[in-house]
Amino acid sequence: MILTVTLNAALDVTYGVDDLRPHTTHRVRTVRTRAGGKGVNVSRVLNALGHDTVVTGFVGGATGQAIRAELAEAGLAAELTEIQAESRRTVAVVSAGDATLFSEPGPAVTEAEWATFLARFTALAGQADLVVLSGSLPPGLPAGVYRELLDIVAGRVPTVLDADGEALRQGVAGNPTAVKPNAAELRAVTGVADPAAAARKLIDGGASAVLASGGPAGLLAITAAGSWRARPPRRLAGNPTGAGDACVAALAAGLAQEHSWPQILREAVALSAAAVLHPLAGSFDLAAYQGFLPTIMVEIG
Ligand SMILES: O=P(O)(O)OC[C@H]1O[C@](O)(CO)[C@@H](O)[C@H]1O
Repeated sequence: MILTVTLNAALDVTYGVDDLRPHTTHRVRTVRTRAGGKGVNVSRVLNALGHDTVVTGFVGGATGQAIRAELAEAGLAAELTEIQAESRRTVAVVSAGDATLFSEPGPAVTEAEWATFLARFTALAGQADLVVLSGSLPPGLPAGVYRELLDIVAGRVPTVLDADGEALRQGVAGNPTAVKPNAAELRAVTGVADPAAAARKLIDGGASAVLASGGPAGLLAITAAGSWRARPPRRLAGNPTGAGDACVAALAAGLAQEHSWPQILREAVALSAAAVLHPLAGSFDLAAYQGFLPTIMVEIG
């Protein structure tokens, strides 16, 4: 079972508009609502690929109920901790083949709620074959919480961390098997502009491998066994929200199945590209994924 942690779960609203122009009124053409947050999206993709997966994290209020209901409707197993404050929403506005994301900060989590979650996480992590920690932290939780969760897993099973800023910096010291920052996050957390040099800093800090995503520039894997690079099949128009989560899903699935790094990179690039072609974060175009897979070239780099 692959356990995904979404500490700041959301109800993701996706608006389709003709043309996004700041400071003007927009008539929304399509509205889609589903449970989100990065770990939820990772589980949704894993589930679609046929992997056994469980979502954990916090939900609260009416928005939390809507998140629970949609997860159940989607057939995703969830072990969620109820909190007093209201879960957040995000709004992705999709127009002209790209997306603009508005992400609410999320609900405050109290110390008592964190303690309840920790007990649940410890039990779930004991049954998991791999643990994914993904997304922003809700207000009230210190930046060291991913490190705390990684210390509970203590290297018993592979772990994947997708975070940014201080949560990533501190999380790396918990020795995750892999981290997946994008190029901007990597630069911000290390202060180093070159992605390969910045990734090596995270390895020196405790991560075993770094997958650095650069959007159209492709994906770079820096590991103890070597470094590889793969590019997307072509420039793709669609909804890139959630493409990073599809990449994390491929990384988690590949590690769980002990695939080689070049194979993981190929799957991650194909799955992220196929996710851009699907209108909703957390889903991907299966036919496009199968079509892209044999075309992705992996270079040593
Ligand atoms: O936790 P955050 O970093 O704020 O990201 C959450 C958001 O990102 C997405 O997961 C896309 O990656 C959305 O579904 C949305 O919920």
